[in-house]
Amino acid sequence: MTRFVPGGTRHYSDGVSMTWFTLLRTASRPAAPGLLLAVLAGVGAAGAAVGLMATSAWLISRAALHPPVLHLMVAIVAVRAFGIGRGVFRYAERLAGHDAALRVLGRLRVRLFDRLAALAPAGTAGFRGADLAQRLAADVDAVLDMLVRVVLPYTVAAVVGLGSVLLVGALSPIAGAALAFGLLAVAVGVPLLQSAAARRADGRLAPLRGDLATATVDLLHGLPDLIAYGAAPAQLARLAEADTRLRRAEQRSTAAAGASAAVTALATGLSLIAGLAAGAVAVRSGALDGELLAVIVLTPLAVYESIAGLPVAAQRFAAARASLTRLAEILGTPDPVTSPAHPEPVASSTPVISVDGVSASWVRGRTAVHDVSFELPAGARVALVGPSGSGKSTIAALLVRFLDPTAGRITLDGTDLRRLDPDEVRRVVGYLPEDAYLFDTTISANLRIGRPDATEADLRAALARARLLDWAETLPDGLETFVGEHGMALSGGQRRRLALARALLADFRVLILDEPTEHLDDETAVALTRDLLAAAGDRSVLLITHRTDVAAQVDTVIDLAAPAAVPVGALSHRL
Ligand SMILES: Nc1ncnc2c1ncn2[C@@H]1O[C@H](COP(=O)(O)OP(=O)(O)OP(=O)(O)O)[C@@H](O)[C@H]1O
Repeated sequence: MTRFVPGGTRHYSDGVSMTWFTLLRTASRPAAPGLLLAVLAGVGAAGAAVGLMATSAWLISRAALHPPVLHLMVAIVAVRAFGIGRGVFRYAERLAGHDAALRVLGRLRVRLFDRLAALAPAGTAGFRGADLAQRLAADVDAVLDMLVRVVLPYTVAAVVGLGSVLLVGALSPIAGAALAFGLLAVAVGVPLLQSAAARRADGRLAPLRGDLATATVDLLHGLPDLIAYGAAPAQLARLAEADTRLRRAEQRSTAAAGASAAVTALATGLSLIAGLAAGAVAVRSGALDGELLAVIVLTPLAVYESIAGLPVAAQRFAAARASLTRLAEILGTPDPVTSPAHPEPVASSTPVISVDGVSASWVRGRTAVHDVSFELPAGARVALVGPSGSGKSTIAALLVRFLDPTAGRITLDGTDLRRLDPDEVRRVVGYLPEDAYLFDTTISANLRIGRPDATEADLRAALARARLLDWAETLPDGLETFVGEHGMALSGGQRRRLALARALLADFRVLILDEPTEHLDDETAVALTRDLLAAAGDRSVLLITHRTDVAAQVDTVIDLAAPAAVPVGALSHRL
């Protein structure tokens, strides 16, 4: 599916299975000029460091022979230029590299959130909440690691390494070969050895962090129940086990990094000794000018310094690749509902909704509703009743296109929902779920999610219709009172009514209310339903409820358990 990404001009093909590499490539493409600039600056910085070492080595050797100072002027100026250039280039590399990578990171975050918005709730059923948060918060930073700490140093090292081997090789082919061997050992051999030792550990760090986050959130959220049932020690043990697994993986990864640092130092030393021996033999045989011996011996030092971070980069690569794979899983999750390429327009008047022989499942192979048919005429009040688990909320999800039917069809004024844009459907059909989310902010801010441009009078009117205004006015801060995390500062009934007021404010033409009177006493429940149905005016209302006193107030009752339900105006019901 092609989706526009706010803040960028790229179009991505999300919803299609992808690898970490495809993800990195598509995400980095817009920042390619900045990354290229960073590579050039990096080559400049490392090249200046090598040039500084080579020229100063020659300058020291040459100066020891006391030549006229004029003969040294070019080298002296070159040493200064390389010295200053190294710092300037290094600064430019850091600036350009981080700027480009942070832009990629910002775009990727937006892309991931965009994807999650398209997937939720049916498409995210396969992910665990805390693990998903870990992917969005920590794994996404892997793109920065991958670009700044892996791709950039490796590219710079390849260019500078090749240049240095050619320079030293031109002076002494054997010394050049020794340098090439040492560089290959450090840049390729050591990372290979390291990945053989810690590949599993590095790749498992991100998933293990996800496990730990999930266990921690489970413990925090379920603490009162765990304590009440005496199950807290078992959950703590699960947390400790997740922590131990993560610590072991980190230890293995760190041990491999230490070993590879030692092997790097060894390979560097051996290659330097080989270069020194080759140079000394060449000077002795007269094939090499004596003052160039220092160049052969000291230049590789600067080269090795510039590639010293590669084993660590290789280690980061394994961890970053695992994190990017986890992000690719989110982006590659197929859409739970398909958006047509050319959606048909949705009328803004109250539509007739027909549910015709609909079956659906959240998880493949597990039917949630089977062969359900009914009609919701324009302006009708219909109650959907049935035992717990019979599929009432699933039907609501189908009506707002969180999910598509596996059989049958749902139409809006005769048009199949699948030919309409899901967002457009949700502009007309509103769903107030049983567990509507309240944000940790004020009453008014929670209400304005329903209609951002609502006036104070609109907010009060909506609260009054939900029978909450009298209570809100007794609060010292009125509508600016904070409701707490998940609305914890409110009672269960107040939470329901605030969510209801928000849905009323949004002014949907069709309102699906999932147990709106839950947590209310009988009298208030009946009164609220009466007010609600009156306030709905010419809009349609589908009331999901298990209360007979509430269901008695509507025109038609659709009972998902009893085919003999009262079908006033209903097409049919087969289950
Ligand atoms: N998000 C989901 N992911 C996976 N399965 C789901 C999801 N929501 C519902 N189901 C499954 O679909 C079936 C129908 O559930 P649904 O919530 O529609 O029933 P319900 O009649 O609304 O129940 P209740 O009255 O208890 O709210 C159940 O078997 C349930 O496990």
